[in-house]
Amino acid sequence: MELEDINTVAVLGAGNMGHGIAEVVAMAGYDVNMRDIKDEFVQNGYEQIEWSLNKLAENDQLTEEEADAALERVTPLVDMAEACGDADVVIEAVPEQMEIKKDVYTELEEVADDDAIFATNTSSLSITNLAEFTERPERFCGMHFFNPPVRMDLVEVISGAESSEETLETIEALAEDVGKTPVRVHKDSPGFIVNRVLVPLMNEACWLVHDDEATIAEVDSTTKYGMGLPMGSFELADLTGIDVGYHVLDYMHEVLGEAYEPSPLFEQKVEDEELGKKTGKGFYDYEDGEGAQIPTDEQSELVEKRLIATLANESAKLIGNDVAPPESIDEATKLGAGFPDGPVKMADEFGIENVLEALEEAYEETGHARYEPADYLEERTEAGGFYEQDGGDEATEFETIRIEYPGDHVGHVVIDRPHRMNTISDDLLEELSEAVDLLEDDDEVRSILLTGEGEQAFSAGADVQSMAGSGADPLEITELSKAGQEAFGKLESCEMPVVAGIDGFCLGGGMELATCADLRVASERSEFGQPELNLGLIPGWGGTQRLKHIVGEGRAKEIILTAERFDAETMADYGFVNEVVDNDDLTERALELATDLAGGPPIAQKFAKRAMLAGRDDTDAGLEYEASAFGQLMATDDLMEGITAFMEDEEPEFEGK
Ligand SMILES: C/C=C/C(=O)SCCNC(=O)CCNC(=O)[C@H](O)C(C)(C)COP(=O)(O)OP(=O)(O)OC[C@H]1O[C@@H](n2cnc3c(N)ncnc32)[C@H](O)[C@@H]1OP(=O)(O)O
Repeated sequence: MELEDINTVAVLGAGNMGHGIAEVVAMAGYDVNMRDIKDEFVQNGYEQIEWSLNKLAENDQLTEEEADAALERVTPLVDMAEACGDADVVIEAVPEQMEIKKDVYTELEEVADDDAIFATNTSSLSITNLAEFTERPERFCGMHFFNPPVRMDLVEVISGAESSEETLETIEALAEDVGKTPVRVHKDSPGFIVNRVLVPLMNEACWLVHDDEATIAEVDSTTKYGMGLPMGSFELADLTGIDVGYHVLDYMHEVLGEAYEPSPLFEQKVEDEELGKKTGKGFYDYEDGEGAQIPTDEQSELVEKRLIATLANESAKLIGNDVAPPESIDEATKLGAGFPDGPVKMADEFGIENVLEALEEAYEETGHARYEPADYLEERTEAGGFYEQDGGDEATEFETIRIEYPGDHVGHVVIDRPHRMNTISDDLLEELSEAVDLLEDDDEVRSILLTGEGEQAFSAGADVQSMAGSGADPLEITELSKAGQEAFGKLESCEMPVVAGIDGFCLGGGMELATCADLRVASERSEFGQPELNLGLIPGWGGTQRLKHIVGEGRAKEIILTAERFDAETMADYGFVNEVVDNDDLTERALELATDLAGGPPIAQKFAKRAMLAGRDDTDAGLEYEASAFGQLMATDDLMEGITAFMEDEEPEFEGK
């Protein structure tokens, strides 16, 4: 079966994951039969979908018509034959118990079409074992969505022992068609990718505290502010449910052995039924205490070393056993767990030899199997890292941005941290600065287009988490401010025209960055603001100086001192946004503008920009520059070309000479 053959998708289970998956699939235009065992369960799921679609419409992520149409495509059902009889794909999301799943598949086999594909959303059970409950193991695979499906981009597509390539490709195509990013898990291995990395991380955090090597505060301070993960290891366990993590770990322990022995602290929490946020208490107390209050300044080198070693060792086992290659592990973990960098990349940055040393040291000290280095880790240590280290003379590789060349002399810089609202880290500042140099040196590029990946944000500003992680050292933060001022200044004084295409949030440092473009086009749904004062800060990447040149001092003060959010139309009235366009037209219009500017006379553009910048605070200097530039332009071929084309009523072709 191919993607084109899929019209109806049945989702079994209307719980949290089931109704979320049904919503996502219906939004993509498929007819969805959502089935559960009781009418009240399916009705409840249906109401949740309705609520969520309304929220998306309220936030302009869907039109009301699209939301209504998606809801209409969902049919809540209890009868298995009615739900699955004509389904091309059945996605099972029933409770994670083998017996329940076995009954469901037995009943399903009796009514489903012979050609239908079955996909399970299990996060912890074996795909191969589940496939055995059906008569179609080749048309069976894992399709693991993340919670909540409507927001999380990742879908792990897992091969069971007998899944056919055609089945896997069709399910990957379906995942893509419903707007998700599929990552292939080549072998059915406990925890697949994301849980396989995260659950041992939580377990290691528990071991460190149990063995009195660190406190919960130290572990979480290190995880969140030292390693820059989206939350502390204990905070994460509390949020996902300690029992859920424990259940996956227990299964890994059973299948993969002693390296996955749960820490007594982990076990104790489950026994005490202190399961995290959902029970009001876990590693933190959410009812009588203040919840997860994580200090920024209790980072520990030992904790960092052990946690990175754990992530690296798990990654090595996945790669070495052909479950997934490094790129897939990194991509899945970034999309599914919001890691700023994947664990393989983190290990390489930490130094794979340091990872090996940390594991060997801990193994010698404790003798515990979890520290036994994976063979593949040892192998790669000899090669110098997980990723190929050849360096060579390949094109510059960026991590936080990417450069595209859409043609017509446009260099398109995309801020590529959608999982973190395209927030700006110090790495991003460095890469942006490098990208501007690269594009300026490239004779083929004559204008720059700057956008943010995804529809949520151009950029939500500085990554406040990593900023807090610098231990609030005033000197370090001053350096960060200067680094941002310089990187953005480079864009501002860049010799070619720069267009910012703004879609979504454009806040704080994101707005300071957009301020440095020459022209700004924004989608209707975009929101702007300098919210720094709400954080007890001030704009630190040029905002107190540059914004006033665009909107005037009065408006700049209003924007900065109120710290409010402003819609795109208001920012157009204030003169910040040059053009507001329909949400769907943003990319095309921004590129069109960048292309038009790329067709302009490069030398005159450069001189015009320089003159305007030179005259900002000193009109006389600006006028002086203008006069001299005006004179120099007389000797350019571009001037001849411009005048000739004008006289002959043709389009000029400027060459920048
Ligand atoms: C020198 C420069 C200084 C600065 O730039 S200071 C920073 C200025 N920027 C801000 O203050 C914006 C802070 N962010 C927000 O106000 C909100 O967020 C938004 C309005 C952008 C979006 O709100 P919503 O749609 O409700 O989403 P959500 O759950 O708040 O955010 C989604 C995820 O994005 C992370 N995030 C957003 N902005 C930042 C940021 N600036 N630094 C670090 N993380 C950020 C959140 O924490 C969360 O993450 P999770 O999903 O893991 O909970």
